[in-house]
Amino acid sequence: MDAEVSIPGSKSLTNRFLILAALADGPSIIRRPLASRDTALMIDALRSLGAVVEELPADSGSVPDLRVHPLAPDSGPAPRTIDCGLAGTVMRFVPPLAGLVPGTTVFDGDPHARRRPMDSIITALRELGLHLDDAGAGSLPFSITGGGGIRGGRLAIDASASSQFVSALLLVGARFTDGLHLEHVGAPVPSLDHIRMTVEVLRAVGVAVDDSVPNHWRITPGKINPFDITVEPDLSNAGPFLAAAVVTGGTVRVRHWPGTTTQVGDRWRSILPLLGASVDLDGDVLTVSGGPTLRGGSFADTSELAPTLAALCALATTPSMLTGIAHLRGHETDRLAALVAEINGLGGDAEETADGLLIRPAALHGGVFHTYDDHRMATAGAILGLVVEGVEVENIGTTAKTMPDFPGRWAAVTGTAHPLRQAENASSGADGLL
Ligand SMILES: O=C(O)C1=C[C@@H](OP(=O)(O)O)[C@@H](O)[C@H](O)C1
Ligand SMILES: C=C(OP(=O)(O)O)C(=O)O
Repeated sequence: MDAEVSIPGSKSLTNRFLILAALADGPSIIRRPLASRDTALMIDALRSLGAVVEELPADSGSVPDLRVHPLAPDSGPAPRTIDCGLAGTVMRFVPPLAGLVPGTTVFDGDPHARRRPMDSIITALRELGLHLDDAGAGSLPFSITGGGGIRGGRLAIDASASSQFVSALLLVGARFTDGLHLEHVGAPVPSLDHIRMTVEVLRAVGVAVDDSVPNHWRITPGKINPFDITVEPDLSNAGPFLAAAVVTGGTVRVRHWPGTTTQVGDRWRSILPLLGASVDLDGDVLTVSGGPTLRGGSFADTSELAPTLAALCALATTPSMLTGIAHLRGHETDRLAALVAEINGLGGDAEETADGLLIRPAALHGGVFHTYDDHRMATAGAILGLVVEGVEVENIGTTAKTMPDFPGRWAAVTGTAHPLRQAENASSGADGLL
């Protein structure tokens, strides 16, 4: 394998920019946005709250840039219903916005979305004075009735289940009359890189954020400047392609790798050499080549990189320990249980620990890799299938949550036949299996 891959825009950046554009003081432009299920759900949500999102003309085959006109004071008609799908960024970031808009907004999502942690944001919105009806469940579905303004001020929450509770409140805090002084109280907040990303994008649009005291964030009330910004490629989604080089001993290049970034996916540059791969960033081109052996290692706080990393560790010749990821039990699926079940289902040796995974070397064999509607489980299965004969990934289409046409990109990079075309040719009814 010697391939170059173009990685679509970052989900986390695209959805933050969409929220901020909806709150800004004038129209904003978002260039090279991600166009995937999670960003489409975000756009639909903002449209139903009264923002106007226009696609600008684009060359055929390119993703259109977006012009966003902020929420109008008269907002979209209420009551309105917002589908969160399985998108954490939609179910956590949009409810505080709905609280700023007059009328009632109902939130719901995919069946598993009803099991993702929401209690901290529900409690916080009530403490901010909003009427929120969740039938006592502390999760989706719920309705919020906004009165057109939120006073804000001091607020304490427990964000140990998801960093997105903090990001959600910080993103709108400048629009609260008294701003926001948010404090986290509880076990450590996970995915701190994502909070750093929130703070950085807020500063980029003129919002004053004081994060000098750990677990405290102060947002000065004020305007959010309109902006014109280009979205970085999604470095977490670059992971499976880089992993393809690592497991096959080949080479993969990714263009437009940012020199500085808050994306957790930039950590591939330090993680992959520990596994025995070589990594080189030359200008904005990242090149990863697999080494002669794939070693395991100990990795802390890898957040959304963990499923990809677990697939690599399942192929390693020495044991691996992944720590600081207990909160993955509340992601698209219980990722710790799912990874253990699926790696072991192929003959692997993985076990759950209190806050992560222990993966020992084992010879893997073929079988169906179940994906539980989780895009990162699907890409983990695809990595294993590159070197283990007879692995079938169930519902590869679930990758559309954050990546358009993963099967086509994977086929192009790995030099394998396009899986869906293969299925068509064989008329085997294997639709959706990779
Ligand atoms: O704010 C964000 O964009 C995200 C934060 C993280 O959530 P958690 O803190 O729940 O892990 C991450 O896992 C998710 O993929 C995206
Ligand atoms: C945890 C993830 O997503 P979400 O934004 O839905 O929380 C993820 O993409 O790995």
